[in-house]
Amino acid sequence: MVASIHHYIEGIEDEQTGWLNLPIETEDDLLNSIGNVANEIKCNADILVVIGIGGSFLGARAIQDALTPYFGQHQNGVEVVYVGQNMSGAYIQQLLNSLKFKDIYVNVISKSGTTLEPALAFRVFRQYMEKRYGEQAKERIIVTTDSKKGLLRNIAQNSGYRQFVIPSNIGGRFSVFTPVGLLPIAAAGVDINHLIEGAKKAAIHLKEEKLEMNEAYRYAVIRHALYKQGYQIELLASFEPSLARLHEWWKQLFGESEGKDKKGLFPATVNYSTDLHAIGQFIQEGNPILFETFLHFKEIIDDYRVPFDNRNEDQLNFLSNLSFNEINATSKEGVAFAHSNGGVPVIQLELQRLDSYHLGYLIYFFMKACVMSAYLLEVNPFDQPGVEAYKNKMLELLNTKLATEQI
Ligand SMILES: O=P(O)(O)OC[C@H]1O[C@](O)(CO)[C@@H](O)[C@@H]1O
Repeated sequence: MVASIHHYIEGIEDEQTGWLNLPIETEDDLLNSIGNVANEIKCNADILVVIGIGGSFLGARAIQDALTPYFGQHQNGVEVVYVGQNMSGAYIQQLLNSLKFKDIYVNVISKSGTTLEPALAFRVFRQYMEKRYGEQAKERIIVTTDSKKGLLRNIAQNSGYRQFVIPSNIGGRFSVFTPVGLLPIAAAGVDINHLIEGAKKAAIHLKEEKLEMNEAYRYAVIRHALYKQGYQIELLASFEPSLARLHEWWKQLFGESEGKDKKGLFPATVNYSTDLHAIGQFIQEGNPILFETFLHFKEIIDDYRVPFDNRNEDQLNFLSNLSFNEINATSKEGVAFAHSNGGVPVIQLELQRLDSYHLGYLIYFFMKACVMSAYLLEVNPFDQPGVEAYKNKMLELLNTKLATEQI
């Protein structure tokens, strides 16, 4: 089964599989031109405002959060803020307020060019930029959209905005290695060359047909077997808070790719140890509907040693030879043991270091695994008909509301 799906995936000259060889085929010219625009932004702006939703923002946000400092910004980057992922008037108003004394660039990202949330945000920011920068506004607005069609593409061409393209054969949730993800994270200070190097390594490794040699397929097969045994939820669990947004990206990838025809594992996520003190009880002893996938990076760039304290009033001196990361890693072992002993199946994904190379590898790994997993379920990984249902209903309601108000 896996072998025949493998040949199918590798062989389809499909409109949706452009991402498969993208890291291998990405040319230095593209990376350089993204790097040049990112440098221009760093020189001329305090903040890059990124407009996009779903696959047009989650990957960039995930990588930015994972690889830039918890506090303050990366020494090689500008502050990157996001808008167009919700319809909160408070969010957009407060963001505009916060920009008053800052110089900004805008990167609007939408494959279709018609998604309501980013389209509305771009309407606001386009006017804002024109008011603030006049003729210069068009130098500060960068559009990332489909290479062949769409409203946003027309707007960019009519107004003379610079454009980066999303290849037509790459869907939103598979687009993080295109300029969709690369421009925002390059501006944030992330090394995009290493990210693509990692993804390229994965693209080569994970071309292997044999299950024993292909970690992505093994992960897909194991989660599929658990689904077949009746498990309904996969809980992705990490031990570094900076990975919370990566979880969001993973949720969209698996949720939109697999959740159709009344099938699919529900993708949920937890961040440990925080969530052990909130949802840990349920996981250990509640309704046995879930299994866990632990995501662990062995090396985290910064660490802090527990200080020795002569008073030892808190009785923690027994830990004073350890660092926080060492304690965190031990807690991972403890949780994995306790949960699997309690009957919760645990899959472990382990990577050497939390850096752009390994993150590139991991993201590609998840994409390849997801496609194998969806085909094992016999669903099409590349469409999302259910999302269209919500969009259509919302537009219908908005039109009815306006018509009623006009009477
Ligand atoms: O890039 P676009 O076309 O604005 O789409 C944004 C997101 O909206 C969806 O189409 C539906 O949620 C996602 O698949 C996509 O990532």
